[in-house]
Amino acid sequence: MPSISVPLSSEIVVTSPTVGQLIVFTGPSGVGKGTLLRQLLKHHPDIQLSISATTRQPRPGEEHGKHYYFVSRPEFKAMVEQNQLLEWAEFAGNFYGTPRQPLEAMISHGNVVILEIELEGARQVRATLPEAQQIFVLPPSLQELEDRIRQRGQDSEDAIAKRLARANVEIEAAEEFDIQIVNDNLERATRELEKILFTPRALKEEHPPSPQETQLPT
Ligand SMILES: Nc1ncnc2c1ncn2[C@@H]1O[C@H](COP(=O)(O)OP(=O)(O)OP(=O)(O)O)[C@@H](O)[C@H]1O
Ligand SMILES: Nc1nc2c(ncn2[C@@H]2O[C@H](COP(=O)(O)O)[C@@H](O)[C@H]2O)c(=O)[nH]1
Repeated sequence: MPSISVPLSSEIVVTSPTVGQLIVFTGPSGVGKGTLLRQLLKHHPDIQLSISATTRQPRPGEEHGKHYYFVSRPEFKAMVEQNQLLEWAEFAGNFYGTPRQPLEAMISHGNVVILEIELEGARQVRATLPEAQQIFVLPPSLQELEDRIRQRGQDSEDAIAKRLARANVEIEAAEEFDIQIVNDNLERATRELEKILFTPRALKEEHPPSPQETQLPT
């Protein structure tokens, strides 16, 4: 386990996550998963993000090997057939998957690793690695989710429609996850995420979040 220095929250002082080395971070497209993780990594650069393979086209600014491994459909199919992916799923018309080997290497080196993946992949990881901690990020409302996807300005109308349709299904599954975070205010939600990762599990169970914190959006 790496030594990771003190988090933002003034109430909690610990030196490393105590809840396991693999963290699955899920939630509907546009809810702010990537944004939250970028905030988290500013304070905890030792935490590793798994780099997924995808058949989606790169967005402006996205780099092969940094944001994703951008592969063709035949290449993705070969990865699946060769059992190179820990999990994979089709999402909004493209395929996404977690390369197994780099993940295993990061974990064997004692790193804390986060998978930012959609619902079906998260379910696959839960089945194969039930010890992984599973976190679901909720939007404050469906309207805010749509506003965020549109404001990001990266997706076609067709892609937005597919992502929003899928969001309804994903949000209904939020309670399958160990923990739900509402990404309302970015700073507050980042602090909450940090607290979850750096608080001993027993303490969380003694002090579950209030119903208001976990309320599903309408
Ligand atoms: N708390 C917040 N308040 C307002 N806007 C936010 C907040 N968090 C993220 N955003 C904005 O919402 C948009 C979507 O965020 P982001 O790309 O991080 O979502 P995502 O969940 O990673 O999406 P995807 O799953 O499609 O990759 C971005 O424009 C981001 O700046
Ligand atoms: N099952 C998996 N889902 C993944 C993986 N990498 C990313 N994702 C999820 O896909 C959607 C869309 O991502 P985008 O970058 O096209 O907006 C989003 O929910 C990601 O979390 C993966 O390896 N496996």
